[in-house]
Amino acid sequence: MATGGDLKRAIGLMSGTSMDGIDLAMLDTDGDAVVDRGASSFTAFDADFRKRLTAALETAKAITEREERPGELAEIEIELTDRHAEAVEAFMARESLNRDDIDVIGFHGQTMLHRPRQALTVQLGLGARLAERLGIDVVYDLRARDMTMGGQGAPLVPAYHRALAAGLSGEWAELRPVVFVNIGGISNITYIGSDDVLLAFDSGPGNALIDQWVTRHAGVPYDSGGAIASEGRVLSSLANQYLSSPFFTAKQRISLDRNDFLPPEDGQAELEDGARTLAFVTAAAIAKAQAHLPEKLKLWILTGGGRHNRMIVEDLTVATRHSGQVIVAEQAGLNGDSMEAEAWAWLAVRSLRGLPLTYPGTTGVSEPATGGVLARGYGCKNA
Ligand SMILES: Nc1ncnc2c1ncn2[C@@H]1O[C@H](COP(=O)(O)OP(=O)(O)OP(=O)(O)O)[C@@H](O)[C@H]1O
Ligand SMILES: CC(=O)N[C@H]1[C@@H]2OC[C@@H](O2)[C@@H](O)[C@@H]1O[C@H](C)C(=O)O
Repeated sequence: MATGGDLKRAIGLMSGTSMDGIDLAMLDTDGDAVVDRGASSFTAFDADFRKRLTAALETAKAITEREERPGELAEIEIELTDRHAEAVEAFMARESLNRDDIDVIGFHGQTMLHRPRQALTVQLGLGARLAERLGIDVVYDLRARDMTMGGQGAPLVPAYHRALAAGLSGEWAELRPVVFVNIGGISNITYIGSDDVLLAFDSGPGNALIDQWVTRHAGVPYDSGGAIASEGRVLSSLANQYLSSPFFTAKQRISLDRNDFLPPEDGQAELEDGARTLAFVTAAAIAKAQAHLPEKLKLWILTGGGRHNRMIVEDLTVATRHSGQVIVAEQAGLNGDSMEAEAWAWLAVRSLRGLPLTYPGTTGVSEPATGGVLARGYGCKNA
């Protein structure tokens, strides 16, 4: 290990609800205030694997116990794990690292099913297989314990957002309250108040609907830059259909499953209008989150792939024009593509230290809760 004291060098692996591929990030951290961000990488899933993962989401609907792997799920879980191993191996070769340089890997896996009301969350990913192949300790299954203690099992990144906020410098350092908005497949927000209070919840659809819409109608995996949306107009009745969902009016926000919101039916919109309307819905849903926050915001930091869709960013900037400035993560010196993977590295170190991953204000868990399962890397220096 190149780090000293309580610092650990960790790699985080995130394959999120967009199912676009594997984000990887390296951190030197104590799992607390010290966060020294390192290199990162992205390994895209090919179109065929994305298709198989999408089909697997349907099969996964039959799961009632989290260990069940009906149909093709067992085979996909092995392949997914091996793809993560290959992503790590390629990264380590690129960065001239060997296994003794890495203390721990935080492994998210692929969410197949998330039903917080039933305390059921299923991430595909074999932590022990990954640890054995790489010869590095792996912390995985970080959501489940939170659920056994009354939490939603998501979102988990907020505690990391707070650690990043504490390290902001220059003009952003003093701006509170600040919100981090992660626009991934689903969007989630983290609020850090002027008194450092931490609140978080899923805010609604992110890119998953847009991705499904443009895949089906234009044969492309996502709306690059929001170019398709920029040619369309917002269909207000379609937008209202989404925005009148009980999800937004419920007293308690629940964490979302990828299938809680579905793309428009064929015939409800032309390609461009559909993409434009869905971008608007994503931004409007994020803006709605303000109603659940105790103080007026000073700063919005956008992270996740949706910050590249300029229609989402424009709509959000308009919708929040009276409540603070909207910036992308890079303007604050952060990396909006690797932030979730960084979080998984940080959370893995916290897990090793038995520190809380989630809080009553982030997942609704009954008390601050640690989590994660440790798989030892065969032959690793810690074994
Ligand atoms: N250049 C781009 N223009 C527009 N959208 C983009 C661009 N690049 C990525 N995206 C969108 O971002 C998505 C990936 O975002 P990200 O990696 O943050 O999601 P994720 O980690 O899978 O999701 P989650 O946070 O829900 O787990 C892609 O599926 C795509 O919709
Ligand atoms: C169950 C699950 O995988 N939830 C994801 C999903 O994608 C975004 C949002 O919904 C968030 O709640 C969570 O991921 C992020 C990384 C989190 O836990 O913070």
